[in-house]
Amino acid sequence: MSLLSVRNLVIDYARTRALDGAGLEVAQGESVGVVGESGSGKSTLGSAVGRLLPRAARRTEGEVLVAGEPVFDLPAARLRHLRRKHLGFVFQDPIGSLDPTMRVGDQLRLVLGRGGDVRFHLGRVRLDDPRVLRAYPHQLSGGMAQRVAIAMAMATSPDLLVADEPTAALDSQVREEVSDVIFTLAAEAGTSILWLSHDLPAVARRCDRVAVMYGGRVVESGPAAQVLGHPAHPYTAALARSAPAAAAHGVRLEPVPGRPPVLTGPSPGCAFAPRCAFAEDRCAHERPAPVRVREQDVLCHKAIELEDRLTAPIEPAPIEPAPIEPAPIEPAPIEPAPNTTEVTA
Ligand SMILES: Nc1ncnc2c1ncn2[C@@H]1O[C@H](COP(=O)(O)OP(=O)(O)OP(=O)(O)O)[C@@H](O)[C@H]1O
Ligand code: NI
Repeated sequence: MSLLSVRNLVIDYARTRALDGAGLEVAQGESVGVVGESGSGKSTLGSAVGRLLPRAARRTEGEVLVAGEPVFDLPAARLRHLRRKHLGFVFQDPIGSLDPTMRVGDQLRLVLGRGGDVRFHLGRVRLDDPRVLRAYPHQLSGGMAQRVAIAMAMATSPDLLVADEPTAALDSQVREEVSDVIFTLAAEAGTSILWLSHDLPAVARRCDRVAVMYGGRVVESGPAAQVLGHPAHPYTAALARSAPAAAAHGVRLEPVPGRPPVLTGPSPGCAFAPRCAFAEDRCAHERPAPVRVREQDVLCHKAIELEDRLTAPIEPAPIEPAPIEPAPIEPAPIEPAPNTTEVTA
């Protein structure tokens, strides 16, 4: 049985459909990277795991099971228990996720309860300076604050840690150290990780499996090396192709010309169709059903047909003879598109 099971999850904000039938399975002890452009629904999915969605959000369809427990249908007490003992969360803004009015040591003690060894837990996140205990969150660097947040999230050795871009706000050097801390602690505790990220190379290095989101659905999932090395969905292929350069410059991913959709209701077909080099008529009108390609689960009408044609980097090569002049390559925009503002980190 999966530790986490997300089934056909539909989440609506007032006018936006953030998840449009998302599905995902995470096994005990496994690390799963969730990737996709801004607005694809990663944070909404991550928050839904603990039913930590903003007030405006509504679960319209589907369910989330954590160790078999239906998160959206649990009585308050059971939900609290699940959050406290079985789930951990780490977010992008570490200082904001700590209580600004309380010393770090006191916050840790509150989480650990009586008998909890505060120094031990700080040591595990490689914070050995006792001054940290007396500090207020705003006196810490981003990297230190994130380590404190990790110590708190991992204190109970949860079954699942949801990490929503935990290193995105940190310097690149600190980023690796903080990622190391998370993955090492999780491996020791047998904790599964759901790692929401824009950083494809990092996900490829660290995660067992990858789930690629587009338009509020998981359009491809499978073993990391398979998904990123031999993508089965045209969107994954485009994303994988664009990743190294984009990630290196800290640019938000913009793999193919055009914008990701902002849905107001169910997508009538494949949400990627307008940007897809391989789209045909039905892609715009029929929602693709999941198909299995090699070790991947894919939502694409053309996945079987494209099986041997998609590689990373892809060549959506024209069948006609090569033109004399090289085709213009659309430059990736340096500025983020206007709809990339963080609504939730
Ligand atoms: N509190 C909110 N109120 C209204 N709409 C929201 C809210 N949070 C997210 N949305 C919308 O839901 C969709 C999914 O957003 P979400 O934050 O889950 O995506 P994301 O993949 O995490 O993006 P990013 O990479 O920018 O963090 C987007 O269209 C977003 O604008
Ligand atoms: Ni997000």
